[in-house]
Amino acid sequence: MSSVLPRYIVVEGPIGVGKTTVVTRLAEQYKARTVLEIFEENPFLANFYQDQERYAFQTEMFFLLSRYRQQEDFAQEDLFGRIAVSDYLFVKCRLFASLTLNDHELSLYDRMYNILTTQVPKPDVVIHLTAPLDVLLGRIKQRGRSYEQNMDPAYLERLRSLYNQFFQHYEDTPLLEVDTTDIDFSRDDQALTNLMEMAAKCAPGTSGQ
Ligand SMILES: Nc1ncnc2c1ncn2[C@@H]1O[C@H](COP(=O)(O)OP(=O)(O)O)[C@@H](O)[C@H]1O
Ligand SMILES: Nc1nc2c(ncn2[C@H]2C[C@H](O)[C@@H](COP(=O)(O)O)O2)c(=O)[nH]1
Repeated sequence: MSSVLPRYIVVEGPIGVGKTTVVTRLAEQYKARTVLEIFEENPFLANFYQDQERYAFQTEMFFLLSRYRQQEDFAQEDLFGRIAVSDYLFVKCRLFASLTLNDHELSLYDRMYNILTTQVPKPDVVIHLTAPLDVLLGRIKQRGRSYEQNMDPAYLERLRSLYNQFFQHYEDTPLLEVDTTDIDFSRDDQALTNLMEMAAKCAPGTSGQ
């Protein structure tokens, strides 16, 4: 590939759309380092899916602080080395919080979020992956994490439309929107190469490799 590659790429989108798959495959193909969210460490997540009202605040605070910590470490690494690819934008924390917290919890949460968000590195380009609800539900089922199997489709649909609305008004970085319904990045090498080329075109001015 001859075009100039972005140095820091973030892949975002709703649960099950294929973020981690794309990030892992890009990392293999371009020898990139990854910044992958560590949701397994969140001790509240399984309970959250059982009783959202009771466990939402702990769940969101845990995600917020652990992502902040991870971003802090990432910012201290050498950004001029390998390409970096991440499966989340920091604002993901706030999107979920707006969906799951009540007004009192959200106003307390925001006091912390507004302090932390200023310190987070900005990507060269964001890839927003999309898919219809039935495709997301199918992929979540196929992935087979036990605590996600009874996820309320209405919750996933609210999250999906929140991401769509958010990216409609997003101007912080160049943005590439990709409908993944009929593209399987886990198998299709050419689709992955095309994705990187489109990302590179979206993010002019980043240094070459
Ligand atoms: N484009 C795709 N087409 C078909 N299946 C996919 C696609 N992307 C991911 N998958 C599968 O869907 C499931 C969810 O993918 P994953 O990358 O874990 O999503 P996310 O990180 O967005 O939650 C996995 O089982 C994965 O193998
Ligand atoms: N309530 C929240 N749940 C979150 C958040 N970030 C991730 N998650 C959940 C959703 C999935 O069950 C799992 C992994 O997320 P993927 O999008 O990578 O599938 O963790 C959050 O901030 N709040």
